Amino acid sequence: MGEELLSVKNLTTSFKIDGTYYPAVDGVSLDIQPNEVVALVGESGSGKSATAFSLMKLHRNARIEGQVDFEGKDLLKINEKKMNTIRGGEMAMIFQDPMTALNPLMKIKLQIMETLKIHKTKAKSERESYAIELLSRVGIPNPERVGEAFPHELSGGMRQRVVIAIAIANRPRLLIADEPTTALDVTIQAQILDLIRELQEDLNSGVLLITHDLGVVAEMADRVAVMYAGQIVEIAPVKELFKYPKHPYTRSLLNSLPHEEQMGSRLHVIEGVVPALNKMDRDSCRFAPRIPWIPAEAHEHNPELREISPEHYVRCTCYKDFYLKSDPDIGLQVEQEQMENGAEEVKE
Ligand SMILES: Nc1ncnc2c1ncn2[C@@H]1O[C@H](COP(=O)(O)OP(=O)(O)OP(=O)(O)O)[C@@H](O)[C@H]1O
Repeated sequence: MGEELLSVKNLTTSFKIDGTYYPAVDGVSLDIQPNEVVALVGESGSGKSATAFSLMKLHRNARIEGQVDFEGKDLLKINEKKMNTIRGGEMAMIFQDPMTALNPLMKIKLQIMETLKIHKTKAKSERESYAIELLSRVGIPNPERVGEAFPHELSGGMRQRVVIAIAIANRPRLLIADEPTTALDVTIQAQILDLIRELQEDLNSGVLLITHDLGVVAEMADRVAVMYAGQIVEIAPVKELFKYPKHPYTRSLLNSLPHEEQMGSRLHVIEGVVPALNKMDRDSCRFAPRIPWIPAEAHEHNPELREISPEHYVRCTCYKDFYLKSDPDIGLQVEQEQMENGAEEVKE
């Protein structure tokens, strides 16, 4: 691998519940290279946003441990003053809901000029024209007029473009996009994703793209990290992951996508939910309770991420025994084998 832009090691972010800290991000290690888009995927509650917020040091009441090396600095060791210069500068974030990221009482143009001022990116005399240029760059028609507007006067898609303009204003080396298109219509989604990709290539920056949408991942990512119950359970280059998914969770997620050949049949549903932080068995395979048809012996104790082919890492050996319950042929075959094995045991 080349020179890392971001290198996260054993990141553990814990929240207090009834007086005890429980990790929501549990030993996450992840690298991002310049010009690379890494997608972080997983269901709601798997710890994606908690990871992003930890990288940006935006949590108020969390205990954060591990190492977050960004361009040679461990962000977990630097003070808040220094972090303020990095946040919104070399490292920027696009949030899920543009309305919460914007100041409702401030004109758009002034909000962009403010970030240019804080990070000393442009001289005072240049800030206004550069703010308008940025609005035009993110595809906002009539940028002078939009610059004079307040956030509530714009559509959701336009607001997200403004948020992106603010995020790229200081030419960040790393962009963290947390579900950047969830709040938008499908047609606008594609435009916003194209825009992020275009700007990322232009700035040669790394992107951590958080999403639960595997269609977006296929479109955008170079590598994919699949997260479940606070841990990365599989990480691989995007083509490899879609072609040879291994972890039962990854395979279940991929199988819940509509395929042409499944037209008319029911989609696979992953039964159950991600366990609550204080109700989780942390010593075994965390996905085991959701695939009860796989024998307990198939799971490892304290499974670790293991490289199974170049750049492809999987946690827990249970992937070797896993079959999708919705795959009746394999299911029947395995059931048959289990019955035969059971019958032999009885015979002995
Ligand atoms: N501030 C907090 N205090 C306590 N628990 C929290 C806090 N933030 C997140 N959690 C818990 O941490 C776990 C991970 O949440 P997180 O929001 O990171 O998941 P996510 O994968 O980003 O989900 P979503 O897609 O819904 O945003 C969940 O169990 C959540 O309830």
